[in-house]
Amino acid sequence: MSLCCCCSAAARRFLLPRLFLGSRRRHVRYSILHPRTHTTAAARAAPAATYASSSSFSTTHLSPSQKRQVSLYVDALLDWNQRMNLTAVTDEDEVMKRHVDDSLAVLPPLERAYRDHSASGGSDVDGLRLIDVGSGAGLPGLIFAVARPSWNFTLLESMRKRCLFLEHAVEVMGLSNVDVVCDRAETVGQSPDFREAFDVAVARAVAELKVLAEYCLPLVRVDGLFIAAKGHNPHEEIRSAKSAVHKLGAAMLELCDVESMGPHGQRTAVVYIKERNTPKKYPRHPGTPSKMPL
Ligand SMILES: C[S@@+](CC[C@H](N)C(=O)[O-])C[C@H]1O[C@@H](n2cnc3c(N)ncnc32)[C@H](O)[C@@H]1O
Repeated sequence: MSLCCCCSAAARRFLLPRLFLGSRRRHVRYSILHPRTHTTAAARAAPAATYASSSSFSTTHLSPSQKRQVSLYVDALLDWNQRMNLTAVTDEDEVMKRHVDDSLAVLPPLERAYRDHSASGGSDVDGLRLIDVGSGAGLPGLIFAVARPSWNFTLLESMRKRCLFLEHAVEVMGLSNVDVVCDRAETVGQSPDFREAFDVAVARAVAELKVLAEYCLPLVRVDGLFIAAKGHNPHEEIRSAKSAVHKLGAAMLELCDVESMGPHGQRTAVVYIKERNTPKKYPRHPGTPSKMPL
């Protein structure tokens, strides 16, 4: 992935020296792809050095009551998974590693990007409205909801059976900051109640980026973020999604390595910022984004 000339200069001056600092930071690498997208006052004021300031996040950072909520989630997931297909992972430790910690690892880049580019005043993340598109068994949204009780979460899932599980999990975990919406992204994206109503849309393991962009970006407010959890090498997907993302009113902000290893290696988070309202014709009818990607 190449950097433009101003990014290269900034990276040389600010970013690269910091990659060799203390051990907590050593594993976090960022590529600055699109400095032009620094549209908010906070973003314009943010020095390039902020890109090296995230840290790791996993279940070990949760409070005892949050750990208890996660444990209730894992119990419910493994129980319901015997009757319906929620996950291929059936071992408790593997669920913790491959689902729970893998979800939590996306929080530091999300919060840092949000503070730097989307939050009013540059730091306020309380009350953040996040939608998890194609939530499945609640990943990552339900796990985020445990870790960030002051945020408001919408879990969007089109399969009725999975929505029943989500509603059950929300109840047994005692979460009061989560709504479950059983519908398709293409439908809610055209509804006034949901359109451009969220600060952040996230998606994990749902579709390729150009399809996901049409699901997620209509739901995000201007200056909000769309963050896709991806595998170790999303570069081709990113290239192929560029024109779709532009048509939908957004631009790529950055590609972050997250502190979790997927089955094929390093995980990444691809971060987009919404620059303009999405044209009314998007999202198209249910099924069209995946059959005829932009
Ligand atoms: C492979 S699962 C991944 C679930 C979860 N995000 C995870 O990381 O484990 C993809 C989920 O997205 C849902 N989905 C796919 N297309 C959708 C759409 N257009 N609107 C809402 N949900 C969708 C599917 O029903 C499925 O539950």
